Amino acid sequence: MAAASGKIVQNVFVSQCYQQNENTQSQGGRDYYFSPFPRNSLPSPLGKLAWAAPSMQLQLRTLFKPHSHFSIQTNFHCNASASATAVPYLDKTSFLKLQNGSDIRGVAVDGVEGEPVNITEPVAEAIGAAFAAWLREKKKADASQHLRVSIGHDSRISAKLLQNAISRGLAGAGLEVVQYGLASTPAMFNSTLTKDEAFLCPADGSIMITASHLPFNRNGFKFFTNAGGLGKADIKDILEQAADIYSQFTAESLSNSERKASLSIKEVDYMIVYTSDLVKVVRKAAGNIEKPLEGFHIVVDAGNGAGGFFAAKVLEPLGAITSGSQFLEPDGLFPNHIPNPEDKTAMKAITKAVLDNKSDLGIIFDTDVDRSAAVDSTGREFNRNRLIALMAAIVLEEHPGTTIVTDSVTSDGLTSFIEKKLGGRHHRFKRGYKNVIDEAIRLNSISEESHLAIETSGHGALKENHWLDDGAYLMVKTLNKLAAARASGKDGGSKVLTDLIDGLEEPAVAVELRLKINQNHPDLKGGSFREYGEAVLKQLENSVGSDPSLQKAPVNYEGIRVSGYGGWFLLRLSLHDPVLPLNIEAPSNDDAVKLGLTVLAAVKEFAGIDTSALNKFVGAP
Ligand SMILES: O=P(O)(O)OC[C@H]1O[C@H](O)[C@H](O)[C@@H](O)[C@@H]1O
Repeated sequence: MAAASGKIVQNVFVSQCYQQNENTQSQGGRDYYFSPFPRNSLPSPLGKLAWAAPSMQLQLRTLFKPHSHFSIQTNFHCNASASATAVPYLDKTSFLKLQNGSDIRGVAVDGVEGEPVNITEPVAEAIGAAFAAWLREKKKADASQHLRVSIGHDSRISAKLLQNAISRGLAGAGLEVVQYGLASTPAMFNSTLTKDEAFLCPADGSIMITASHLPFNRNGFKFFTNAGGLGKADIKDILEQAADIYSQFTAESLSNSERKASLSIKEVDYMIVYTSDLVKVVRKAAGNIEKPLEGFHIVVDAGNGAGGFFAAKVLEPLGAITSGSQFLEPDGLFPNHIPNPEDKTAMKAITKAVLDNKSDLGIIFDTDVDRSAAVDSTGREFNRNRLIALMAAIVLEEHPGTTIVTDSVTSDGLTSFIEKKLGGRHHRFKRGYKNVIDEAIRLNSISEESHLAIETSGHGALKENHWLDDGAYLMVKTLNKLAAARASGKDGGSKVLTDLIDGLEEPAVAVELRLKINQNHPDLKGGSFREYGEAVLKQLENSVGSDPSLQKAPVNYEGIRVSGYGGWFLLRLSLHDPVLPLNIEAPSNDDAVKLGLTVLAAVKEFAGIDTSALNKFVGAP
């Protein structure tokens, strides 16, 4: 990559939220009203010290109705700053509550009833400083050694404030900070691998500011080194350190960090590097043709997240026509649909775009582009089991016999497709993208070859791509197939992809019902929802054991998976929430109801479980 194309700006001032001198700003045809008021001008009865930094709070009032799944009021405060006049007391437990598996997630925008802000600017700054300490330890770097961290964000309205706050924490700890602005999660990991000083790469560590598909008021952080994404234990460690750092914040230290940060923060347009790498992969697969997708019409739906780049920076340089693409402009209020390929409305939107535009293929991403799905020219979706089948077919052509690791809610039809039709092995593991990726890495380490770890959620990671779950890279693999077919004279548009999943058996009925555990119910007797959920699962296991028409799955890594009535069900504990998700697949509605009734019989003895969704499904009162 030519050095000239790298945009590096030094000395970025990091205390402002957007443009503080403007009172209104028009974006995408709607108006936002910014009512800045200094954070240090209000009294602070609860906080232990006054916030002295001269930055602004941003109040955002919107004139349009955001997407209906968000139950919101009309006034939001960009970031954290409901309590921005002070740094309120926060104990270690409050920090640890921000852990969500291997990510940090919380509320960053005020204004949604019952959801107080818990990722404030000082919290983000403390997390930045804690990551700096963690990284020094990990890289065994002493204070004199130069470490560099890249930071990017998705389209959320709190992104810039959090980017600046976390940058202050890192820079205050003496690290070099490189801000990428709008970026994708996979690009951030990539920046730890790229070797190009013109773009200040490689980064020793990287941070993506995102809360994936969650509502607009949430935000969070994902962390990477060149060894991949940080795991649960690392996140806990960082949050514990952040709590200690936070407890030592003083007005003086916060304003010092702001001054120090303004000296050491740089900006780079790294997405140039990331997207040109994707373009190169497709060109190579087609035999080094400059425009291997010439004549293909491919529409992209970025759901107003960070994935809009894919149309102009990947597809168009490859020669594809992208007219009819939608929701490419970043808009952190996600007014059109949830940016989530698991969401039915989102899939309907991209399917409609494909059919309306008579295009060859549709591609849809989640907010931070680590997940994706596609739609063929007839409107058939490649998501969930079908996306896994498609990727398995592609990977097994390249690596015959390899093991495909998936999450636990995959179908029986997928297993027989992978094993009987494709000649691979299906290793159905647990839910959670990090779980499937780590399991694939573990299998390789014990000499079982695996090249693909993929979830029904649309997270998919390939060994050839450093085990990074990259929605854009998954789509590049499908583009390779289109381009290679065209290069070899076959011209059937997306049929080349549809044909790859020919023979995949699909159930007539497939449902997921999420049974909530009421954590405050007396039946929990003060115990945790996890213990309660485990007791429910045990009860179900016992009842299944005494029913001859049901068979427990011989190998199963989470929850209770049972076959019967020509189908199956899986009841398990959610990875994060006080919820027991129930997946049922069956050849008919009657069979699905029979499976549902089995679960209901066991679960209804537990008064702390909300079975209303299941009652409705089986037609019980
Ligand atoms: O266990 P659940 O509530 O279904 O959530 C499980 C999902 O949680 C997050 O969204 C992770 O990113 C996914 O990898 C995972 O599959």
